[in-house]
Amino acid sequence: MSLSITETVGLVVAVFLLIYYYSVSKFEFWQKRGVKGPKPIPFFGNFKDVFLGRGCVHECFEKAYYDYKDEPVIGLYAGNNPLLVLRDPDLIKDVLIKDFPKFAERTQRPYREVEPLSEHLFRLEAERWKPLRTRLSPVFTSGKLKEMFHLLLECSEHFDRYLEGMIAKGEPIECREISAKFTTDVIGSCAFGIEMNALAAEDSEFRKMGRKVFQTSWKTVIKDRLRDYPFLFKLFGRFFVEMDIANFFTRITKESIDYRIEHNVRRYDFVDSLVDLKQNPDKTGLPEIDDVLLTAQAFVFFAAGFETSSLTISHFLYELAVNQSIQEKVRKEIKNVLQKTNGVVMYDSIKEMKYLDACFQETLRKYPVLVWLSRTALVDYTFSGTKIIIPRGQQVFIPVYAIQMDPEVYPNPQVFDPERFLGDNAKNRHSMFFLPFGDGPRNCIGARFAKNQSKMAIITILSRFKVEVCDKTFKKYDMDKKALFLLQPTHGIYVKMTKLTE
Ligand code: HEM
Repeated sequence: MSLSITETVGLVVAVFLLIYYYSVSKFEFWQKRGVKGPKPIPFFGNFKDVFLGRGCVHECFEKAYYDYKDEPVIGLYAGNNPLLVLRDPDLIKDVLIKDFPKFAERTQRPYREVEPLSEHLFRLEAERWKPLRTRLSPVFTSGKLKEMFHLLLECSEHFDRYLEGMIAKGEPIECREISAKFTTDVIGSCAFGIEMNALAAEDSEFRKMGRKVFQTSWKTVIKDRLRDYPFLFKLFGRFFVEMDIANFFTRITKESIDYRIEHNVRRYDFVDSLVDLKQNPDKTGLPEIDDVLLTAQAFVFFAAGFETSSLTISHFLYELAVNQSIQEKVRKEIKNVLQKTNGVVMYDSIKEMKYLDACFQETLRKYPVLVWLSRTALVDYTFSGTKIIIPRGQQVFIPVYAIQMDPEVYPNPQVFDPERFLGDNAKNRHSMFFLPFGDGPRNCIGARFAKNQSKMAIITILSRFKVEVCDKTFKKYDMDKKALFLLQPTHGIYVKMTKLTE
């Protein structure tokens, strides 16, 4: 039976109207709850530029943040899906810390049948996250960091020699690549007990995989968008997943665990924690532990362990190249502290470098690697001091980049000024105005480790080399709009490095 033209047109119009009404069906959600926000448009909500590939999620949050300065929270719609942006620091604190059990999950759940490595700490639902986090937290206590410090020192010696070779070529240095090689080696040696040789080899397998994990493309954009629609993601997600990454990590993790068990090797590091989980599943409180779950943890520790720190080191080097007087001040502090230990960096030396710490914090203020944080309400929730009630399942977002670049919180936010983190300047600020590692029980598990490895890279470089801008240094930072929540530029971060003359 074929349809007449009139019937066909009628059907098309009916389908269009149906989709249209669906797309606007929840547009009164925030108004009914007394939450203000920008007017959404059919099909796109408030994220038209994101859907059309012209903007990124964090820009939408930022616009709402500045347009609704007097509101504690702002209601937005992604398509027809209502989501809430938190602005008031006290409410942010309630969500991240005080009422954490009611917000113990992020927004995207893992689907192992589509993405085998997605059941990791970052994505796991509260039930499996809690026992796993408890078992993996001891990997980076300060005692453990002290024990593994000699490994960090060893990597920094390799890094120093590698830099010397690079500098001898007389070409501009691409900070992202050199620091990613360093952090790949550090995480390999400290957490996995294996030499990844990213610095030694021209293109080690780990470095190749690392680069692939964070490469953005239209494929990754579509995958990220699909995740918001679990039904579609389960159907089509598999076409956008890089299976060679999953296969690589599955092989590496299995080999590492099997080797330790077979040879009875213990290094008290991350892989040992995985071995413990595998050998004592009944003690974990988890319903089931298998190799896929263990591999996912290895994957997130590797991925989060190298890229976030290498971006931070690169941003830090760029700011030091632009701000020569700050670079001199950091170098002077490094020299003064290391004088006491004959030039050798000790675990406690890093703690003594207060100005270096202020510069590190200012780097993460200006360049928070995760530009927003997310949580999902696990129960119906009333925000303290308001009449705003959100239902169970509501997604809430914390616009970290917008907060940390707000001139009312940080005057002249584009200026790199480490003094913001010294003395009373820092003490008098609300703690929720600085969230580069998140906060509360679900904050960054590797924060201490990240601080150590990033600072060690800077100490290694500044002790022997001068960093300056060059012709290839970017003039304007161009944020990669395809990245979902990571602050990464579309370009390299080039500087000139020369050997210091005593
Ligand atoms: C400068 C470097 C780093 C930055 C800026 C950073 C930032 C963050 C942020 C903002 C979060 C989310 C926190 C929240 O939602 O409250 C996070 C979570 C996480 N980070 Fe990091 N991170 C860094 C380095 C590392 C390292 C070195 C590791 C591991 C070796 C790591 C592993 C993780 C994991 C596993 C989570 C999920 C934690 C959970 O849900 O329990 N990160 N990180």
